[in-house]
Amino acid sequence: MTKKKLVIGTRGSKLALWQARHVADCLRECCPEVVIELKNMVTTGDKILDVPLAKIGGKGLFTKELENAMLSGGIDLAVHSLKDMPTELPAGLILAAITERVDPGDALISPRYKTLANLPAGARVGTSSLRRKAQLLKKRPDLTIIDLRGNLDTRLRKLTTENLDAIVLAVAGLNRLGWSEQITEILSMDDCLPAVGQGALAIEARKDDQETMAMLEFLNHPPTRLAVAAERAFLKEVEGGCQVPIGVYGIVLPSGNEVRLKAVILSLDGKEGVADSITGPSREAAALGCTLARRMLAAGGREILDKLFQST
Ligand SMILES: NCc1[nH]cc(CCC(=O)O)c1CC(=O)O
Repeated sequence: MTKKKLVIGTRGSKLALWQARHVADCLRECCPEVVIELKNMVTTGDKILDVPLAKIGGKGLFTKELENAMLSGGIDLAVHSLKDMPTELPAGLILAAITERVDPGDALISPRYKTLANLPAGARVGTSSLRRKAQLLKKRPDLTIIDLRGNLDTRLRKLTTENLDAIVLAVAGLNRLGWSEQITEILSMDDCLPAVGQGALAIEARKDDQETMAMLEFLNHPPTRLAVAAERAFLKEVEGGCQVPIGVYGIVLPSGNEVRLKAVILSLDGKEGVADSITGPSREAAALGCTLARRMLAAGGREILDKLFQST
């Protein structure tokens, strides 16, 4: 049995719309007889634009309204950037598919200076992410980090209007919106590990909606799913409730049988930190994430995060 119609819920930002349209196109190609509809929705995260993300706290800022619509049957599925998804979903919902990850990295956009190494002392760099801030400061303690909120297009605009020397954004988002040529440097993974799930799309559906789930299965990319299972298990284990300055990157090794996970936990100023990695069997991906997190928390990560939570 397949449904005659699927309603996809999406946020209204350019990136969210691109992602939802992309999934809609894939579905139309795969099931031409099914009507695919998009429904625009506004989330709390879209409404509060003047407060740094790290200060709003609260989980699922960009997902809750979509999830409520799914639970009440107003939409059949929601498309999200996986990186915006909390590690625990509301009861009754699941990640029906995780798409193949594209470039997971972070990009520097600096029309004037081009690269991180080339930025002058004290340069003003915009980012709203504690993860990027801490890793940038670790490499370049002299930089002035400016909090930058808003959609991708707003942030790009602020590069000029706020007189910034550089901004850092996800490569995946820039590529999706056709803005790849703005990138002046892709940051090395040695300097900046990505956010959990960066570069992959998550398609959320109701657990009891077998028809929709079956129709979405073709979008699922098993190696990405394994890699992000390790990353999300890591995040779940360290999570203290608010946004934390951690970078994590998991890959399935070419053999297909092993997952490697690298991570950092940093203080906000980048001065203190723990870095580690782990490799193990793919079928234990989630357990590997957990083990690595516990090891890093015990090696000083816990102390760093406790200090951070006290100060915010
Ligand atoms: N937090 C916003 C957000 N959510 C997903 C992406 C980019 C796409 C992706 O990582 O998959 C972005 C923009 C950014 O961080 O620069």
